[in-house]
Amino acid sequence: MNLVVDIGNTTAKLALFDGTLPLEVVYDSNSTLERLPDICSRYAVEKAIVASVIDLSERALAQLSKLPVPVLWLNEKTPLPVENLYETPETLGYDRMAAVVGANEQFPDRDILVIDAGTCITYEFVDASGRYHGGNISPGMQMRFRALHQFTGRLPLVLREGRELPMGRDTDTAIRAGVLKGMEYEISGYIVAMKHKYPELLVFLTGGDDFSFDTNLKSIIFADRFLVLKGLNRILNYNNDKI
Ligand SMILES: Nc1ncnc2c1ncn2[C@@H]1O[C@H](COP(=O)(O)OP(=O)(O)O)[C@@H](O)[C@H]1O
Ligand SMILES: CC(C)(COP(=O)(O)O)[C@@H](O)C(=O)NCCC(=O)O
Ligand SMILES: [K+]
Repeated sequence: MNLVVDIGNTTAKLALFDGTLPLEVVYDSNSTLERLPDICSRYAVEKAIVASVIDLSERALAQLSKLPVPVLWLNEKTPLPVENLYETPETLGYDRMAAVVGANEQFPDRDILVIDAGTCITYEFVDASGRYHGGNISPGMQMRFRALHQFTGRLPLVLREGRELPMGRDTDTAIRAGVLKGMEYEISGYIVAMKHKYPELLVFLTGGDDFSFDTNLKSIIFADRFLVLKGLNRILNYNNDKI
C-alpha cells in the first residue's frame, strides 16, 4: 500500500492507497503531522510520497523521518508522467503539478482545466497530448475574507456560513456575497474563456473549499476532492524503480 502525504498551506492530507483507490484520507495539522503514526500502524504501508508547499517544522520532519518505508520526496527533479512546460519548474507548487497528474490519469487524451480551491485558488491547463502549460494563482476563500478585514479599518471578519443574498443589504451580507460571488464569477469566467479556446475542455474542481454554483457550467465539472492525492499516488507508482 502507498502512503501519500500532501502538506498544504492550511492542512496536511494523509492518504492510504490500495492500487488507485484511496482507502482512507485524514486531515492533519501541517505543523505537527500528529496523525501520521496512527494511520501508518493500521495499514501495511510499503512506500510513501511526501509533497509540501511549506517549509516543514522540526516536528513534522521528525514524524516523517520515523516512517519505516522508503520515501519519495517530490521535487523538481522527480520524473513525471506529464510534460512540464512551466518556465520555472523549481518554483512550481507540487500540489499544482499533482492535481494535473491526477486529472490527466483519468482522461489522458483530453484538454483539461484543473481548479484547486484551497488556501489559494489555482487554475491549471493540461492539453490532450499530456503537456502541462502552466496556470494561475489567486486568493482562496478564507484569504479573501481575512484580507478584507485585515487591510481595512471598518470591515469585520465575516464567516462563510450565514445569510446569503445576491446583493448585500448590510456589511455582513455584502462581504459574504462579495467573496462567494467573486469566486463563482472568477471560476465560471475561466471555464467560459477556456471552453471558447478548447471546445472539448473538461473541468476538474478539487480542494478543501467545495462550493456549489448553479450555472449550466456545473454539468461539465468533475468534482474530485482527492485529485491531488490521486496525482501524488500516480507519481509514486511512476517512480517505483527509483525509491
Ligand atoms: N475536514 C476538513 N479539515 C480541514 N479543512 C477542511 C475540511 N473540510 C473542508 N475544509 C476546508 O478546506 C480548506 C483547506 O483546503 P485545502 O485544499 O486542504 O488547502 P491547502 O491544500 O491549501 O492546505 C480550509 O480552509 C477549510 O475551509
Ligand atoms: C500556489 C500555492 C500557494 C497553492 O498552495 P495551496 O493553496 O494548495 O496551499 C502553492 O502551489 C505554491 O506555493 N506554489 C509556488 C508558486 C508556483 O506554483 O509557481
Ligand atoms: K490550491
